[in-house]
Parts: sequence; C-alpha cells; structure tokens
Amino acid sequence: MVFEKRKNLPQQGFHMEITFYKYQGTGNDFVMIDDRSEAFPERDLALVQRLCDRRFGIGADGLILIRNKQGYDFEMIYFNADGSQSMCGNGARCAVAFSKFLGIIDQRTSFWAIDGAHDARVAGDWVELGMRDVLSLSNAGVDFFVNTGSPHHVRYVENVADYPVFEEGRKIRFSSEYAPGGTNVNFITPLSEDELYVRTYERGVENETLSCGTGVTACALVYGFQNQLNEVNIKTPGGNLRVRFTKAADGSFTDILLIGPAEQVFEGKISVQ
Ligand SMILES: N[C@@H](CCC[C@H](N)C(=O)O)C(=O)O
Repeated sequence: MVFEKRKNLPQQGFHMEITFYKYQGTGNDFVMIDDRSEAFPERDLALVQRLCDRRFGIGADGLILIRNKQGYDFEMIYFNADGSQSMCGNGARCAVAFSKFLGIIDQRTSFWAIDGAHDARVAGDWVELGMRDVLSLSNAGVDFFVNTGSPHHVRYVENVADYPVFEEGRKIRFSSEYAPGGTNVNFITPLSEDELYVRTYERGVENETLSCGTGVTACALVYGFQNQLNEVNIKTPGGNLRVRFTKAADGSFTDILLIGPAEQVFEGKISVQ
C-alpha cells in the first residue's frame, strides 16, 4: 500500500512502523493499537485520519489506542475516523477482546475511557460491556435524545430498512439544535415487542455505520422506557446486539449492559512517513 506523502509531517524525517490489529463489532470496525509504550503521536490527527482512510490507509470507522492507566487494567483512547474523540461502545467491546488477546486481562476487567470507568466480561466471542449510568432521556421535538457516553438523537420511522439514513441523518447531525458538537442519529423500527431494527448515521465518520454501540444502547433505553422493558434485542445491518438495564424510579437508567460479538479480523504492519 503506497501512501501519498503526508503534508503536515510532525517533524522532518518522520517515519513510523505501526503494528496494528483490525477488529470489528457487528460491522463497526476499528484499527486497534497496543500503545502501552505511548509511542503513537495521538495529537497527529492527520495520521489518525490517514490510518482510517479506506483507500489511502488501513480503513476503519475509528482508531483505538490501548494504554496503561493507574488503578485500571487499561485505558482505551478512541478516535472517530475524522480524528474527533468520544466514547465508543462497539469499540470498547473490541478493546476488551483485544486486551484479553494481549494477555492484559482474563475474563473480567475494569478499564478507563473518555466517559469514565467501565466494567466488562468476556464470554467466548461476545463481550458484556457495562455502560455508564444515564440520568434521563430527553424529548427532541417528536423524537428523543440521550447521551450514552456519546450523544444520540433517536427517531422512530415506518420502515428503517428503506429509510434515507445518510440524507436525513446528516440534516439532524448538522442542525443548529446540536451545534457546535453535533450528534449521532439513530432511526428505529420495532420488529416485535422486545426487538428493534436500528440504523445509525455516525458523527465523526460522517456516514452510516453498520452499527453503533452507544447508539443501540440509546435506542434500547428509549424503547424500553416506553414499553416497560429492561432488555431489548437490537438488529443492525452489521449484526445483532442486546441491551439490558435497570430503570430507576427517578427516570435514570443503571446497570446498563451492551452485549455483543467482538472479533479480530487481521493483524498488520504499516509504515508511515
Ligand atoms: N461507533 C461508536 C460511536 C463512536 C462515537 C460517535 N461516532 C461519536 O462521535 O459520538 C459506538 O459504537 O458507540
């Protein structure tokens, strides 16, 4: 793979060989790097963008650095493909699987992410990820908004399979209501009393992704709240996930678990200059 000469080199003579692992969680895919040596120049967002580029780089929805963190098994630093940072539910499940692969953890872990501490459990190819508590859902016109570690707008639509997710998602993502940071946008259609079909336009990828973990969590909380459920099965274009939670009397949500597969797809080396 030949790179164009990177224009904004951090310093002359910059050259780096990176060993990476490609992971995917229900089609949400990530470049995963064991960066416990802290060698990766995380402020070089052009490098992050290049590595996530599906033509000039490895290609991914996001990039994740695994680093040491006092008091925790590891820290996960997540970048969207455009270099912006947020919490990533599918990425966190993949980070847990990767940390088991590296021998950092066994079956259970407590790790740090941008939104705070998370517990998780590895169950075969699946990972059960503890999400941060959610204090409340909000109305957004006739739709809903909830922050599950990253911001999510949730809209019910008649048939999400045929819905123009990219066009309608961009309108909401860039609308003045969400300026300046924007939001992720999820469109949902119930398939049965405890199952949803969810498609997501993702901020920072600026496209529909095959699934979004914090997004399906947001959708499950909205649907669960309206239908007195504490477990919702989610179908996405990238695969199936499950969300469990406890709804407290004050309207908050605790004990939230995002459950789904996390798979290592390939290992590689890439030379960047
Ligand atoms: N795909 C992720 C969400 C990543 C962050 C999101 N794009 C944002 O910028 O808020 C997930 O699985 O949660």
